Amino acid sequence: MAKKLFVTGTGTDVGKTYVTGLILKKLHQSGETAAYYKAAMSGNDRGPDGTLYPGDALRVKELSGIPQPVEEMCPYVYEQAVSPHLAARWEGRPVQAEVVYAGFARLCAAYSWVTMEGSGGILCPIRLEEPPIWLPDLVQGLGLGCLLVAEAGLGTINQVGLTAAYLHRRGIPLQGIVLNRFQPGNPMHEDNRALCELVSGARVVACVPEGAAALDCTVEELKALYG
Ligand SMILES: Nc1ncnc2c1ncn2[C@@H]1O[C@H](COP(=O)(O)OP(=O)(O)OP(=O)(O)O)[C@@H](O)[C@H]1O
Ligand SMILES: C[C@H](N)[C@H](N)CCCCCC(=O)O
Ligand SMILES: [Mg+2]
Repeated sequence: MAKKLFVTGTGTDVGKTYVTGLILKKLHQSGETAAYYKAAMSGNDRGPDGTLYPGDALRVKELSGIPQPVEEMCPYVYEQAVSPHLAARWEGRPVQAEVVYAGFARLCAAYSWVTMEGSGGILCPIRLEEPPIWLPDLVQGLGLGCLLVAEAGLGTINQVGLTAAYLHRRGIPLQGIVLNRFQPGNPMHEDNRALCELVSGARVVACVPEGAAALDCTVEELKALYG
């Protein structure tokens, strides 16, 4: 039975992909079979022949060294750098929940540790046409708990507190927090660490400096986040 985790963020560009890459690197280096998944990826580049490349999936592979084929990593890849619901509408390829669930189930049958990254923050629209799908619907449908990635700097207390409150309202377990772009010794970043724990009730499991090649926690601490 695979262990599963959803990686959300306080918003887009906070470092979900970067942190997920480092998580999978630690799992992979400890000899575990680890897989990456993202339901809907918008904002991707085309190659000279028109092929659309799934940017986050390629980045996770590069950061972690996992051998998982990129074709398994994301059922819906869009070019436009807008919310997935809008990219899907513009590109004429609406997300179907059953396709997302089937891709995830295949990974759970083949790997021991399956990590799914969100798009944007937790309140992200995936499809607004009938039947509408919001990201937390998929997280709940898959029965996942989540790890929250946040920036270490100014503004994070409010963002972490609001995200934690929303997750609580939706009944989605918050298993831990990772502070990204953390500056060790910066008194505000150190204080934010304590305040994020206070406003969320969850533990900060790792603090990731700019350019970090590894997480400052053990693989056992990471495994404890999965359910
Ligand atoms: N700790 C870090 N050190 C160096 N670069 C980082 C770090 N964290 C994030 N980045 C870079 O910042 C950019 C945004 O990060 P990332 O792609 O991980 O965000 P995201 O939350 O996954 O965004 P999205 O919502 O698009 O999935 C990327 O270019 C990434 O490589
Ligand atoms: C294109 C971008 N990098 C992300 N992949 C999608 C972010 C969706 C954010 C939606 C929102 O909260 O406004
Ligand atoms: Mg990402």
